Amino acid sequence: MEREVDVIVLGGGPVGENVADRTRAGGLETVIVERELVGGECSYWACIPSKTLLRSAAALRAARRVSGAAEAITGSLDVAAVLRRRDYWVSDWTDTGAVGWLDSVGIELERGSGRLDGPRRVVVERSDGTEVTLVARHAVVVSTGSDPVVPPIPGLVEARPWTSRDATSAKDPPARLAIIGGGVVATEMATAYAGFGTEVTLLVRSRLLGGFEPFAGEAVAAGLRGLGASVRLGVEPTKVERTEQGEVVITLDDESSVTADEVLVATGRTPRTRRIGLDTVDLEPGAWLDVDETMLVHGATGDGDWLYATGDVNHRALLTHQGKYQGRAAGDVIAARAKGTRVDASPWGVHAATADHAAVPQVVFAEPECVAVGLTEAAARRAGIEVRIGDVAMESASGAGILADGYEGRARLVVDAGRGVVVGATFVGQDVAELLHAATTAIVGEVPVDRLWHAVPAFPTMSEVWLRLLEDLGRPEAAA
Ligand SMILES: Cc1cc2nc3c(=O)[nH]c(=O)nc-3n(C[C@H](O)[C@H](O)[C@H](O)COP(=O)(O)OP(=O)(O)OC[C@H]3O[C@@H](n4cnc5c(N)ncnc54)[C@H](O)[C@@H]3O)c2cc1C
Ligand SMILES: NC(=O)c1ccc[n+]([C@@H]2O[C@H](COP(=O)([O-])OP(=O)(O)OC[C@H]3O[C@@H](n4cnc5c(N)ncnc54)[C@H](O)[C@@H]3O)[C@@H](O)[C@H]2O)c1
Repeated sequence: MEREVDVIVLGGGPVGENVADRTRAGGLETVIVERELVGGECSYWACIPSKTLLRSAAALRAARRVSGAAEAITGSLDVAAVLRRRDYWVSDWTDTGAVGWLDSVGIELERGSGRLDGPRRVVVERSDGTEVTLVARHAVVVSTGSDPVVPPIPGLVEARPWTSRDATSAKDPPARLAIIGGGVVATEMATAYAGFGTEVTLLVRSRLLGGFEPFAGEAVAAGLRGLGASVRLGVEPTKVERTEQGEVVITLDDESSVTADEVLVATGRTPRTRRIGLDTVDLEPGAWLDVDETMLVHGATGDGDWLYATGDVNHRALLTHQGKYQGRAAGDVIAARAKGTRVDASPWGVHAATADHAAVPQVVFAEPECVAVGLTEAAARRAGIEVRIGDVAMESASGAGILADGYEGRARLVVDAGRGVVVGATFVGQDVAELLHAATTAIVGEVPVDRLWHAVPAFPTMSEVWLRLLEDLGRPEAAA
């Protein structure tokens, strides 16, 4: 069977859903092809379950840090209740709600595995074994996401390691968990499982949270140790073995070994592009999809602008919110190109995902929270920017001390001295996540640092750290 539609979105994760929402809002008949659950990795095995697994212990720690509330705590974390709350938030791994939303806005769902079959053509193998070929009048958008990388460490695959899916969907925390990697998944899952009382060992080849300011990783190493986790920096596994007793033994390059009940591999992602027919349009199977600012894939065969890639699969920023932002730009540009209306792909134009380069916000929900947007000091210097740094302790804001007794944290602003604007910000400490958006707004809006002195943070909130940062940078002189 073969049928024509306006737009085919391959992959119904959070990003594919957003693309489809914009193309159908633009009046285009849109079909999402999804082989598992509408909502994708984020909803069922990534963002949502990981954050719900983290939240209860974080709330308990927060209460313990406030004298008066701490005395009221008489019990410990109810792990079974945490897992039940996680199950609720992932809808017990069913997508009835998400499918209901597709129906309500008029997006069609084709349930099955899709692959390209030449320009504009997608073959869908349905779960019942039948096949349908969809032909796109205007566009095909690949939003198939990414899979975890399992590095070629001898014995690792045979030892049946956990990946992020196992860690976020576990029914019963293991007594001992070793984690290979020092990035976002590793630090968040170490925080979650240490909170459950699991004996966590983190095996990190360099430092924690490599893409962040160095003080972020240092704070998380200290925070995790404070939760009882062992953080081993500068080690690499050389061999992994699952014993007959079911334990996992990980041998390290310093000849020591770690024994655990499970080992979680958290060493980055690989694109889900191996079996989606990229070879039929002259692209390389298994590669990240290289796109322009409107998410149009470079180098695909076929007439006209027809192949787009959004979300993890284009490797611009492996984050749900950033992929959804790309999805809005791509969906709108597809509709504009279909109708022949004006396309604005200039920097910060409605159809360009400019923020992917300038202002990608990220919140790491570890102990403590680490949040950042834009450039680190080192990245700004590498980019040739003349840098001024504002650096203060979070507790310099009275709001921090009121939030938690003995509050400790740190904040940094990276300023482009030439342009007089903020190009990067990092905050580390309890409950700093909500501070981030002000920094994102300052960067995207290119608000002059001198003008920020007129953005008065309320007393006594944590936002007063902005004032402390400005004071550290120095009060401006009156204009001549
Ligand atoms: C443990 C963990 C925690 C995370 N936490 C956060 C967080 O807190 N905040 C954040 O912003 N990001 C977080 N991320 C990253 C986030 O999950 C991803 O950036 C996001 O899921 C990407 O969305 P996507 O739609 O591109 O891909 P996905 O969510 O992976 O969705 C892709 C969809 O495509 C479908 N698909 C693939 N191939 C085919 C095919 N051939 N045919 C049909 N369907 C197909 C898949 O079944 C899937 O539903 C986390 C990641 C992990 C691993
Ligand atoms: N809160 C959030 O925003 C959030 C949470 C989780 C994941 N994510 C996203 O998901 C993506 C995947 O996360 P991740 O933690 O898997 O990747 P990552 O890139 O953040 O970290 C990978 C880590 O693995 C290490 N590593 C890589 N290869 C290795 C090897 N062979 N041996 C030992 N260590 C090795 C790296 O040094 C690094 O510490 C990230 O891009 C992240 O942005 C976001």
